[in-house]
Amino acid sequence: MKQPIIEFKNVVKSYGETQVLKGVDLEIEAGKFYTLLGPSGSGKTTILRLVAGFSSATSGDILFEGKRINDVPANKRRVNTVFQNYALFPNMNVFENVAFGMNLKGTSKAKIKTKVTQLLAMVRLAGYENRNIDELSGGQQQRVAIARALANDPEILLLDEPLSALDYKLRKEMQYELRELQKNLGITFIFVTHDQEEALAMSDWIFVMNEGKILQNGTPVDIYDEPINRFVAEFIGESNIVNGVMLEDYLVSFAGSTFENVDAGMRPNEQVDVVLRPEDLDLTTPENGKLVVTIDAQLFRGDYYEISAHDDNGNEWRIQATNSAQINTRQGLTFDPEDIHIMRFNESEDDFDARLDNYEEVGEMDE
Ligand SMILES: Nc1ncnc2c1ncn2[C@@H]1O[C@H](COP(=O)(O)OP(=O)(O)OP(=O)(O)O)[C@@H](O)[C@H]1O
Repeated sequence: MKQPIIEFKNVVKSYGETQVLKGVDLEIEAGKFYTLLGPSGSGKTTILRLVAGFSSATSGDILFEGKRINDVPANKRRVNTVFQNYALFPNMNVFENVAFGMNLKGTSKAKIKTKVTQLLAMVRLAGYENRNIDELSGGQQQRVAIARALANDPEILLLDEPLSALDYKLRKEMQYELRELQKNLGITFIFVTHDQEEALAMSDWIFVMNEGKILQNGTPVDIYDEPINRFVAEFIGESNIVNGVMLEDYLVSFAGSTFENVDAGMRPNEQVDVVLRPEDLDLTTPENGKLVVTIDAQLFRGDYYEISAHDDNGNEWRIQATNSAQINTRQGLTFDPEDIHIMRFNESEDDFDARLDNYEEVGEMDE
């Protein structure tokens, strides 16, 4: 890996007795789109504030390109923030808002004009220079806030739930726009959200947080396909999670039957959580199914049927099926060995990564 642009080493942040960050380690590479994803209160904003220099770590090191910046003040960091409420100046027009920082620094009038014009074009607001802030839609205000944050050429743009005030359609549009903007600018974005769909859609890399800790980090596909534990599996998309036992390598038992799978390296008869994603399940005849379930309910979702069912061991199953099923009928459930995801209890991220590496090597040898 290249020298990270930002590194946290065992960073703790406490308010009084309460630790809101409990020893966070993270590495951010330049030029990528990172997302901090987690429920309210998990510490996402606290991390952004530490990167920006708005608050200081209780212990641990924060590095910028390898140099410790714990004591570097916010205005000396090449970082800028877009806040949830945009924090625009209501008494200034669009041009003045974007020009604000450059005016403070005493940049020449001609340079400011060129820069503001360029930035407004970039966020698709050319021609809006003289508009008042209260004459703009939420999405347009958001774009002004982004243009203003980019005005002093930050190397890192921090975005704290910047889309949460927008309606669904505008939010989707802005997701595309932000992603494009990041690619075109080539600077590092650190984006905060509690919306897993948004995180999966936009990010190169996601940090999943809960209670002041990073539980897992990886690409959206890694995190979706191989959640490290029950919390991540439930937080990222819908999952079926049932109790199971790894009988031996590549053999797991759950819901009263035994199945071949692709996981190895656990203790014989180790208790585990088994995750099966609804979209990896399908229905067939009871004779052809790996498990037999009884259909409880069904919703038509446009491109699939969302079906609730239960098996004879009392496990509930959520299935995204291509065909509809009759309520109260018995149906077979099918899935592939590689769609069975095994989660150990309290596994550390390092052990989890080692196990996946091992599995990938075994997979390669088999081919
Ligand atoms: N100045 C403060 N004094 C005391 N506690 C604080 C302070 N700032 C934040 N906290 C606490 O730190 C924890 C983490 O807060 P943080 O804002 O980082 O969470 P978050 O994941 O960004 O949540 P949200 O999505 O709600 O913004 C919360 O429990 C919060 O109450």
